Amino acid sequence: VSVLESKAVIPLIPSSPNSSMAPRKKLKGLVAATITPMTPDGKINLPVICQYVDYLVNEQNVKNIFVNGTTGEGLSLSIQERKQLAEEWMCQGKNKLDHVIIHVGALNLPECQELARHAAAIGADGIAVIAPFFFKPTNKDELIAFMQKVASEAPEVPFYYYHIPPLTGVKIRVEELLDGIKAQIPTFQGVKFSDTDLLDLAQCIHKNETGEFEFLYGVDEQLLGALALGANGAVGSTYNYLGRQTNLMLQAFAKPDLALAQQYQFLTGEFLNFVVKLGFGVAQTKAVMTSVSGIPMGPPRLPLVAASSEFIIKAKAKLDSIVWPNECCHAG
Ligand SMILES: CC(=O)N[C@H](C=O)[C@@H](O)[C@H](O)[C@H](O)CO
Ligand SMILES: CC(=O)C(=O)O
Repeated sequence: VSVLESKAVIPLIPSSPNSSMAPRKKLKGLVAATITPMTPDGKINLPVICQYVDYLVNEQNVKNIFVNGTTGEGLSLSIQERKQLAEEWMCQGKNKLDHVIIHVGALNLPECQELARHAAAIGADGIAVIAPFFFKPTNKDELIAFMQKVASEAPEVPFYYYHIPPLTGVKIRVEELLDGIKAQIPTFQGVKFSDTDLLDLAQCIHKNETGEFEFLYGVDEQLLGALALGANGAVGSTYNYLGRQTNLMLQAFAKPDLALAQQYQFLTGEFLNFVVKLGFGVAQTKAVMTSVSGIPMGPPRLPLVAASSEFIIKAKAKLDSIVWPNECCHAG
């Protein structure tokens, strides 16, 4: 676990790209924001996670996960449930997954810290924190101070800020937040950027000349736009069931075959555009994943309510109707 042995000296050397830190394995490719499987009576369903890992790796070619985030209903789970889930994902993902990032954000600092210590103890490859969203930080200093208190509980674990202003209401621009952040949070590794403000994203990447930070984009329907600006990767809910196609988009972009990459983005977008009009959230993601993978994700937890059967039928039909590039010959 401890590839970052020399970490303790880093606080004194702000933003030193060539620090004595041992090279850490680089996060590559898509990151699935995991769903939390639940039983029909609303308890977390741990035994399903084993087949879920195999499905992501073998069927979707996705080897990184982001646990207990938005899609995982992390903020609707008890601390004990979050720990059990983190442990199960780490355990089942062993030797199969490349990166397991655990979201440890909560409304109160002691719980975030407890979860950060727990994530470190079980060997997580990264931790992430959303901005607290009841009493909100009003400026970058307050937000950094909060995150610093969490990150320092896991001093060897790469730390990501999870920027999701549509849900937290915390709109502090990331480009501003980055200034000097490494001096205060030595483990700062990057941002899971779940906002449509591509100007802010672009300025983050522009400032990240040395490439010391990673920017993982989190609005799946416009990932290609973020890639064009230099995003390093993506974290999202749709990579649970559209991971294979999105991987092909990444490949086409890297080639570069922009026209092919656009085709993939247009088609994943056609599906999302369709379901967004029907009402699309985590409850619907659970239902879509259940119908695509055959793995029972179960109902969401209140205040979310299960998707209607009408939604499930329509969403499935839409997905089945999409003809992906180079897949035409398999039809029928
Ligand atoms: C609000 C939300 O859940 N955002 C997810 C990640 O940040 C995305 O993966 C979306 O689910 C996806 O872009 C579909 O809208
Ligand atoms: C979508 C995402 O990244 C999350 O569920 O946290």
